[in-house]
Amino acid sequence: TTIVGIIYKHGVILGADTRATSGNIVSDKNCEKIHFLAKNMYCCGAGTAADTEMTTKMIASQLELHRLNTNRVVPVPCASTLLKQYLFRYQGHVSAALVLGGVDNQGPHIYCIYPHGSTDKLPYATMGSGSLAAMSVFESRWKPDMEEEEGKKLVRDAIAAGIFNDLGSGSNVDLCIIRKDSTQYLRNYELANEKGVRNLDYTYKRGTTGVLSVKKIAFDVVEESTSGIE
Ligand SMILES: C#CCCCC(=O)N[C@@H](Cc1ccccc1)C(=O)N[C@@H](CC(C)C)B(O)O
Repeated sequence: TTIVGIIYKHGVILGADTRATSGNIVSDKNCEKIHFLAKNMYCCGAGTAADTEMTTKMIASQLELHRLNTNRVVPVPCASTLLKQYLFRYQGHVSAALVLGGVDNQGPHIYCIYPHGSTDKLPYATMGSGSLAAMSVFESRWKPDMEEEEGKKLVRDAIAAGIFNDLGSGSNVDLCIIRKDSTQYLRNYELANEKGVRNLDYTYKRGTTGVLSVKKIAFDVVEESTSGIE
């Protein structure tokens, strides 16, 4: 997996590839790794698919209950706290490596949350097996206060670095743009590895392989008695 998040001029942009693996097998060529937590925050997940899916769904539920009880926009640090305390409680056995991103009354936030429960609050972050490829893009090109188009291109290029250089990542690019007043989840923003179309006929024409001659091989057919066989 390659998952990323950046802070830009108007909010945050999250990105993810869409490959799920089981050893050397690609078990899902177009899975979703950017999970809804609330209107103002989403969470990318790497690691065990079941753990990232279930953990984010559970915290999304707790955040909705919190929103209903407080009648307030839930702060992004709240989600970070709920996620890290849950993961810490299970001492790393819940293998969810997360990039949490959102916008609240304090502004934009990006958090890295590790399976053991530690967190880093950062202007840009990458996680998963393709995180090094993606981070090479961010370390060389991220700037403060980027415009939306250049932010989307940077996130797309960071995910593409993972897709094309990490075997654990592949297929397509998903994006999610979160601003103060709007959220855009762009599922399959780019189809980066569409299957080729076969245009030719791959069957061999008769006579392709030269046959020198056909020899008749006579068999001495011996009648085998089956009565003796137990
Ligand atoms: C069997 C099995 C694994 C089911 C799918 C599954 O969780 N794959 C994992 C890799 C993994 C993990 C733990 C045990 C085995 C295989 C995977 O593809 N993780 C990606 C993110 C998730 C959300 C799709 B990424 O981090 O590479």
